[in-house]
Amino acid sequence: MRDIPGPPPQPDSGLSAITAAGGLHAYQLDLHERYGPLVRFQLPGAPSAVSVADPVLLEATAAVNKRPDELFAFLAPLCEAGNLQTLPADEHVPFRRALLSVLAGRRSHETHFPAFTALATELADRWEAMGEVALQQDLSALSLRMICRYALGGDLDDPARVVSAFETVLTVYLGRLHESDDDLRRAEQALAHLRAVVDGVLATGGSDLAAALVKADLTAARIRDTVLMIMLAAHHTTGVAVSWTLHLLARHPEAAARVAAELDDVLGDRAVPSYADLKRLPYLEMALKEAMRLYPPGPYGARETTEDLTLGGHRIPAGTTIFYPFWAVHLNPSYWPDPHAFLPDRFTSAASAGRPRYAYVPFGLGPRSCEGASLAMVEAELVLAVLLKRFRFEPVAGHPVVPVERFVLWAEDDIRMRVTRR
Ligand code: HEM
Repeated sequence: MRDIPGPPPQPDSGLSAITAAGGLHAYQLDLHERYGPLVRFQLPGAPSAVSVADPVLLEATAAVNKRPDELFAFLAPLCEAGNLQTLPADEHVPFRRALLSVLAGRRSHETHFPAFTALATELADRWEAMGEVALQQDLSALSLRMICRYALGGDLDDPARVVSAFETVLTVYLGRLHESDDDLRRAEQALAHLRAVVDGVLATGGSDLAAALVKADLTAARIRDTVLMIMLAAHHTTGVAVSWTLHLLARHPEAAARVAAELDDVLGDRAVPSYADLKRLPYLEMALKEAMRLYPPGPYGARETTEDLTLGGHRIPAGTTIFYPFWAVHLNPSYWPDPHAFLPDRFTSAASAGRPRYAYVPFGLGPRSCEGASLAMVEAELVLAVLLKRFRFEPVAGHPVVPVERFVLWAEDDIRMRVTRR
């Protein structure tokens, strides 16, 4: 490890260097610019870490099937049957297979499409009456409603209570915002409510996802944990992906005009797309992909080597944390000329030919990559199509949009837009 380039170790585990750089992303960009594509560095919570920003080197790590326990310990309170993010490989493989059998299935996407469309239309109706909107807040809530519908089935007694209980659990447990024992008790009650709802769904076989998990023979507690983890993994990510796309389109009128023209061409007078229409909206899809390149909702990943690995001619011992700076990978100028420019045409087949597979990793890579990737694309494209068919978006003047790394890549004080019918 000592032969790998990197900054000299600091007594505070590298914390002050990250703060001084202005956050982990800025620190990663600087490290890779100074020391190259493979960097040894100090990551709080990891005794020994390297960061990999080159797609060819990433490929050499793609088979590693373990996440470091300590870095993901913050998710443990959501799980009764072991932290799902850090399951050992032998338990994870069948678990992933069960998830993919539903989440990646075209039939399942098509079945839920009408319900997703109704929820997106409901939001568009509300926005039309408002005029000025906060994208992240409303689009994350929409994604949460969609994933509740998907993971829990359609007939919840009180969906609003589920959404609010989930938000309480997130802020208090994951945001660590409990200022008092009362807060903590409230979060525990909310979590108990969510677990009871999932049990109710399981008892009536109320969702495809729950049925697939039962079929895979997982324990009741593991199934409950999984449904909750899916709800967590699915909603802020998809909500911010749509928000950043709208943000970028509003600042690039020619690209927005091309999306609008494509929607008019494919949908004609219809306000919403059918499932089959999504395939006929390639420019919309490229705009979404380009937005996730510039603002990847999940900007980082991590693995832990379980045996020695050779990377770029260096020996990486077992037990090393491999840090994935997905965001910095997306800005690597060797593969993305003029990396900060918003250019959806980077994703035409001609422009993509010859680019290494892992130059673009918004959903991660390998056996721990996102199982919800294809569902997320369907949801995000649908929501964008509904909103961009109906509205023109203009940034609210005097409202800066500042990206912050807070579990997902978020805009600090949301993204405010004026929406008008086009
Ligand atoms: C635009 C939306 C989304 C983005 C950008 C995103 C991104 C990611 C990323 C970067 C990871 C970590 C991958 C790695 O470590 O290599 C991940 C993991 C995961 N995501 Fe997503 N995700 C999105 C939506 C979803 C949705 C809709 C679902 C489920 C319905 C989902 C379920 C999961 C799960 C279960 C994991 C853990 C994977 C595992 O450990 O096996 N995600 N996601």
